[in-house]
Amino acid sequence: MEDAGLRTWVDQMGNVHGRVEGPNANAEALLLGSHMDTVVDAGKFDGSLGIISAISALKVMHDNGKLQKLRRPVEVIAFCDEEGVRFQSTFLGSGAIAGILPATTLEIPDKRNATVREILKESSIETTEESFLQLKYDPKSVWGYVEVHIEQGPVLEQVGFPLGVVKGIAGQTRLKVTVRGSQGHAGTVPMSMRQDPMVVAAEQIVLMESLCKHPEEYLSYDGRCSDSSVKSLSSSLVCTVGEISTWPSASNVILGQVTYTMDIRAIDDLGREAVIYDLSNRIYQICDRRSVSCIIEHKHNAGAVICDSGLSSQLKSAAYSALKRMEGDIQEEVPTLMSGAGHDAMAMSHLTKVGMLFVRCRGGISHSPEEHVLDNDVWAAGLATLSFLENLQ
Ligand SMILES: NC(=O)N[C@H](N)C(=O)O
Ligand SMILES: [Mn+2]
Ligand SMILES: [Mn+2]
Repeated sequence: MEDAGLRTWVDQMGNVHGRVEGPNANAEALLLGSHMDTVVDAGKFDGSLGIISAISALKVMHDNGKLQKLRRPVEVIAFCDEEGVRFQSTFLGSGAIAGILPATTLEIPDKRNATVREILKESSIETTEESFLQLKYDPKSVWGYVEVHIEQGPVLEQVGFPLGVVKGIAGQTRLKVTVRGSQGHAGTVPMSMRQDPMVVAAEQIVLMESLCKHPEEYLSYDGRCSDSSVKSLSSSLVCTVGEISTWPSASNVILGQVTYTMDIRAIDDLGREAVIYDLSNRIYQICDRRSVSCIIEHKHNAGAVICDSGLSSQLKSAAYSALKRMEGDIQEEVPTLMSGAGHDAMAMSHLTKVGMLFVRCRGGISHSPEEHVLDNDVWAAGLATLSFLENLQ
């Protein structure tokens, strides 16, 4: 960032900022960025590509003298925690900037009961509730937020296009389900007398899969969801159990407790809420029938986001000019697509208008070491960011 001529600082949540005021320091700023954190066993493009694209475009402008001609201040933010894997939270960095997180966020514990505040302190960042709340940007000081990110899906590769403009981002809910049964000896308790939470969790997870594959067969609509919601739900609804933990985890002991996560997403918020309502009821019914106890905690909820049409059309033109600079004239229309993955833009949409540019990734694979982006597509992402900045209103 400093190499690109930006003023840099690290804030009280560990977000890394680089900013250039330009000649109109009082104008509303354009924010660019993405997240520095990754999931476990991740690829190297998820998040980081957006940060590098922004910095490299500004470095080009620094080197060719255009940086000081920008119409408005431009700030790159590398967000500290978007995935939310460690604290089952998500958007900790962008949420603090957008002002959508309570100060109690600092007390959220990780699996080892170390809180956000303690982890920040380990990185010599002393954060208080007051300094945390002061991270919120004034909406009047921000013009918009743009994020470049790998698609993490197969569409751009299928249509043979390196870049795409994001129409909107699916809403998401993260649940934590805890099932408590009767712990016992694996060798002595007859099957008919068991209250085994592992078997209950297994039945609930299989039910979740079939409900999410065929919601129309399960959801008893009370008129809250129109037919179109059901159709859009079926095409976009995805549910994942990504984590499961057991106690006491010994091979000759009938478990006392099983805890698992549920990640539920859909383009239609009403439909997603209807799924969660219906699925929760069915989970409780299974527990009642099997005489075990069940707790469902809502750990995270983010509504679907529609990207700003003005930013999207500027990103579309920027993608065109990038590809023209690389390949000469192009005939096809720059694709627009929905995002099933969540992004910092969801949090930033509470602060300002947002736009996103997707970059093709091999096989649509992400959240895996197999994640890969062609060099030319990385180049296209940087050129598109540069073109967006050169034509900044
Ligand atoms: N908050 C999130 O949604 N994080 C990731 N980007 C995800 O899609 O899971
Ligand atoms: Mn991710
Ligand atoms: Mn990401």
